[in-house]
Amino acid sequence: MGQLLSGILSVFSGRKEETRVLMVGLDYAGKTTMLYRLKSGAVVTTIATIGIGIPWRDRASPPGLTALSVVQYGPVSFTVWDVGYQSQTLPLYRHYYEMTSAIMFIVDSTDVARIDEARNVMARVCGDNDLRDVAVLVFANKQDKPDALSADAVADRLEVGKLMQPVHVQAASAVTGDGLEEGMAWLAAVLGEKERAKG
Ligand SMILES: Nc1nc2c(ncn2[C@@H]2O[C@H](COP(=O)(O)OP(=O)(O)OP(=O)(O)O)[C@@H](O)[C@H]2O)c(=O)[nH]1
Ligand SMILES: [Mg+2]
Repeated sequence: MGQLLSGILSVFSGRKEETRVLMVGLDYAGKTTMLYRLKSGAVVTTIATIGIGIPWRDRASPPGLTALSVVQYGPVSFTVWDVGYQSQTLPLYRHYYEMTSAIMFIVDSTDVARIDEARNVMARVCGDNDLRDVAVLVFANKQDKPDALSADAVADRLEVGKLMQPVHVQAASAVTGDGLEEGMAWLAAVLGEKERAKG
């Protein structure tokens, strides 16, 4: 527990603003695999892995929080929340929306049978007024598999054009690491742009 707390303090101290990223996607999409790959792959460097079920401010963590981890990409430090997906806990996601700067939506590009369900979850999350100013990075994951839909096809099926947020659909594989750097670069650029616009 002491270690856990010092981990939290080392991450939050000396930082004016935290870049919070909420990782969303259906079960089996590859969220946790992606988080580990982002943390340990050559593309990005981990500062700290904090743990499970951390309270955010004075709130208790809603059920389904699986992992929280800090990922450094260039000058940008992302605190990525990997929340488990269960349709009945979808309304609880809003507990994470406060101060969230980006949504990372992970899609299993081979799971054509559930892509409409994925679209509905994304539309519901991104339709929340608290998230109207976030950036949305979609990883069309599992591109290493031969039956994967292309990123363009995933973008089509998810109807990303209907979202009000800036969105980028990135072909990726959490297993090979392909596409991760490109996706994070897009996110860092968009968030950097927003910072500059704020002054
Ligand atoms: N081939 C391939 N398999 C992947 C990829 N990403 C994830 N997987 C596999 O897909 C399965 C599910 O991955 P998880 O990372 O556990 O999925 P999740 O989104 O965290 O699922 P929940 O925690 O249930 O919400 C695992 O067997 C992974 O190894 C990928 O890019 N390519
Ligand atoms: Mg998981």
